[in-house]
Amino acid sequence: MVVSRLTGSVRVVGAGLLGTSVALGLRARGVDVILADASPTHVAIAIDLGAGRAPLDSDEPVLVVVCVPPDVTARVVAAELAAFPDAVVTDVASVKSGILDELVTVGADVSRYVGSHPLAGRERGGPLAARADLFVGRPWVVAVHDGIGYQRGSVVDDLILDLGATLVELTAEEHDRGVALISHVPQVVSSVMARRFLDAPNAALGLAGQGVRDVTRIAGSDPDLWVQILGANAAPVRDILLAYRDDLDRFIDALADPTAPGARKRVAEELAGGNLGVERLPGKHGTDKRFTTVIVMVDDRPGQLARLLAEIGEIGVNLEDLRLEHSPGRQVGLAEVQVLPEAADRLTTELAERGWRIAG
Ligand SMILES: NC(=O)c1ccc[n+]([C@@H]2O[C@H](COP(=O)([O-])OP(=O)(O)OC[C@H]3O[C@@H](n4cnc5c(N)ncnc54)[C@H](O)[C@@H]3O)[C@@H](O)[C@H]2O)c1
Ligand SMILES: O=C(O)C(=O)C[C@]1(C(=O)O)C=C[C@@H](O)C=C1
Repeated sequence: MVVSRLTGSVRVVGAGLLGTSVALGLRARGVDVILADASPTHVAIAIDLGAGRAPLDSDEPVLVVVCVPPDVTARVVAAELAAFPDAVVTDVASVKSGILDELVTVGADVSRYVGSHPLAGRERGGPLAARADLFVGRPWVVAVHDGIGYQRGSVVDDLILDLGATLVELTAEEHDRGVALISHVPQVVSSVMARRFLDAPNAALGLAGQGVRDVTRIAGSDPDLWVQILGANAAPVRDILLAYRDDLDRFIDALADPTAPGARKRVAEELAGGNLGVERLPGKHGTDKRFTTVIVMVDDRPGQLARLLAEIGEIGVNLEDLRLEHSPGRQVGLAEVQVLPEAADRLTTELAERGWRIAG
């Protein structure tokens, strides 16, 4: 059994995507996990998945992790602080300032509360979407505040490190401004873009490749959750959207007469600005990019992908990640296989020798 930093039981309230993922990750380290949820079905599914056990009257958790929708988070945190007077309580809600303010207003014991937020998730909710490795390598913000000391709060650091995430300390305000830019506005832009597809001809949609899928994956997110997130972080999100409107206006102006003197330069400058921006994202074209991508063409026939994965195993190369690009009606899919840079050349050569077509 893998050793954990955490000692003692951890109670997870909210056995949806986030809660069940936290619970599965902790169970993999041998931690005793107690599961609670307003939905008995979600608790039952999470228990069936091996994410933990039902609560007992004798439970004395060292840590409570509240993983419920943002609009009920403060209320649930306050109830957990009251029910477990020796436990530290954290939550994982996507917006932080309002929750701390609400807890202070209702007089909750914030000397045992520190909010947090893993920057990891999926567009689907519920326990069945959970993954034990959801947080591995992802940033996890601890929203530090003056009401709790470092030693008391260190059990939350242990949780984050046990789940393989990277701890980042920010104030609640710094966090909320940051996620407006890197999470909340991208959600709005993705939704607005995908909305354009509603009245598009099928023939146009059939041309969809990976670019549009990258930009619109999160358009499939849960509107109930995002109404709450955007409402709770409205001011910073709005500021960025106003700047974004100016960006779009410059593009629109430049394209009004694309052959006019200077118009091409203006369009090129806008695009070059995007090149520079994306290079600033850690792990994207930057110096800490960890894996090399080998793109393999896979015939759209039963068993081909399984054969590819089996042969990569036979070659003895570890598959770090896999992404599939496949459009309905096409005869070939592209498997983007991520491997350690030092293994990429050998994998490419040996796959080609075995008859696979390498697309990049
Ligand atoms: N979805 C993401 O990608 C993501 C990523 C990071 C953080 N978060 C945050 O995590 C939290 C949970 O999101 P999720 O995606 O896991 O949602 P989810 O819908 O998958 O799970 C929420 C769970 O909370 C339960 N619940 C609702 N009200 C409750 C209450 N009053 N008491 C007890 N249980 C209650 C629901 O039954 C459900 O099982 C949210 O605050 C969200 O902002 C989400
Ligand atoms: O990758 C996704 O599907 C997500 O929705 C993850 C994402 C994000 O924007 O990074 C979304 C909201 C959460 O608060 C944290 C993570």
